[in-house]
Amino acid sequence: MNSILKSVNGFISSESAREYAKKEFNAILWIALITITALLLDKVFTLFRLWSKASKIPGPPCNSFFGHGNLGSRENFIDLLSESHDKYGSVFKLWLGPTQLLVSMKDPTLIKDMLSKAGDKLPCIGKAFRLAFGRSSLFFCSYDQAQKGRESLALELDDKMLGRANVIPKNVVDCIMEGVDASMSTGSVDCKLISQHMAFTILGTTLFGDTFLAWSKATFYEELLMMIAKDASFWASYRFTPFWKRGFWRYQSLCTELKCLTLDIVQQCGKNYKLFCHMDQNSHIGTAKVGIKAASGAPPSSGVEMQDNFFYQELGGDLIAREEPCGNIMGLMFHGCIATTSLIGSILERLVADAEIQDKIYSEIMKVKKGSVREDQDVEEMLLLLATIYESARLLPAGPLLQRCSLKDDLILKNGMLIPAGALLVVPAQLLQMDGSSWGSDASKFNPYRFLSKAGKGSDLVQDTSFTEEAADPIPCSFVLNDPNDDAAFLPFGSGMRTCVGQKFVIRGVATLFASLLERYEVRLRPQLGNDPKSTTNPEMVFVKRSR
Ligand code: HEM
Repeated sequence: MNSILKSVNGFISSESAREYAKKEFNAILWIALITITALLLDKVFTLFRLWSKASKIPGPPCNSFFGHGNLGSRENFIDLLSESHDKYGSVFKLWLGPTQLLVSMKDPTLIKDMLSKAGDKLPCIGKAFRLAFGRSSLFFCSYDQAQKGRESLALELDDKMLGRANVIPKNVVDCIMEGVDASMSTGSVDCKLISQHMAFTILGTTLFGDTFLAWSKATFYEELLMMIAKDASFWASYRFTPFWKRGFWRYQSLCTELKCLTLDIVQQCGKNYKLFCHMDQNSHIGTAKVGIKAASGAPPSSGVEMQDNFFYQELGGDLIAREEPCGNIMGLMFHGCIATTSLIGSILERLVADAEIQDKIYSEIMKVKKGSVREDQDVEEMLLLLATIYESARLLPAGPLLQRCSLKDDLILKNGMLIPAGALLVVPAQLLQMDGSSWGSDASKFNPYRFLSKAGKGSDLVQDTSFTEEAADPIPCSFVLNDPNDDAAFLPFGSGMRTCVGQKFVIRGVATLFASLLERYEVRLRPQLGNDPKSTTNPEMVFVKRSR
């Protein structure tokens, strides 16, 4: 009897337990259904909100839910932007997908306004850096996360390095010149290779000190960095990281090798801290101590200033744990080398094409040298040289497009136009810097004099013709160099919240390098290729030693 009662009770309790479980399961299903519906509704609502906000921005009609479809290759894309600007005005939109809105701008004043308000980059932009070098604070897409790293680096480059007598120490310039001599033993130099080597040496010695010059693996590091640079945007262009592709793993092993080499040079800096001190000839004590710390493993006797030192944080590996050790340094070597190579190459090409300007710059260098008691190059006085650097940067910006985004908030431009949060904002810098309405009828010509004006008359630009007979006195004292950043259409280094942190440093550094180069050599096209550098995309050059 007892056992019957027990089994009845058991049956009832298992029946109610099952009933209870069923109810629980149904409740969970309902909650899941409601959550998914809410999420979907939110997505649909966001989509409609984006469409309604974007509807006021002009642009070609879009017949597909999936956007304007295939936008073609990079060159075609720039042509497409140019044509669309002609048709729809200085701001227009394109749909890259149902939720991917691209807004292109060509009006310099609106661009300046936008660049000073939109501080973020699209997440996919930082992907190339992240895939290659791991997380790094400098190249984060969110401005809030990148801000501290930017400020720290700017302090290091602008306040400390520019404060030194030589932005690029004399021994580094001498080492580069030895490289030029060695290359010339083969008869001529390849413009791209020599520019790359110069850029690499400038950046390497800036980040790692003199140790870099004696580092046996420097050549391999340069080759590796360039191999990574060639493929970086290809692998970053995949929406989902292509773990299934063998090529991707080959690329990853190159990146790992680069990381090992970076750690190796950092250790060498530690061992050779005395050499590393060259970065500290005046007030730059922080970096020297980094070397000591890296060598001994013990924290340097620091002040508050030390804790904020960019190189200290980076080399000491004290950045937030989520970041790759040396991620910032590898990112800087990558960006700095590619952009500086392009600038040096552009200057060399302009100089071989315009022998007259080259001669005038030479006269200017000699004139400044004669009047100066300083041993180093007094590049601040070499106005034509600096103007040539700006003009070369204008004619060949490092990238054809500047990209920005405001991830959280909508953006309201000066003209009242609203750009929805998350839209990809692009500035076709190459088009803007060649635009006749900003640069005049000779916009596509090389004319460094456009950056010079008569003192006291800001708008009274110098015309090169007024100097043709005065090779001995290329730029009279009454002329001043205009600040190119005053011109909203000058964007080789970007502008506003995410402007290039290395701009001042690189201009001074490249000027120092060219002052020494042109003082010793005359740069000419290799004779058999004729006198037209446009005849080849990468001209062979000869560096002819000047007789002094
Ligand atoms: C000729 C050489 C260079 C050119 C043409 C160049 C150009 C640029 C441009 C166009 C940007 C994006 C700016 C924007 O979105 O508004 C940028 C960003 C940056 N540049 Fe350069 N750059 C050069 C060299 C350097 C060097 C030598 C350094 C440092 C050693 C450097 C550090 C940076 C950093 C850290 C950023 C990222 C800023 C950010 O995303 O917040 N650059 N550069």
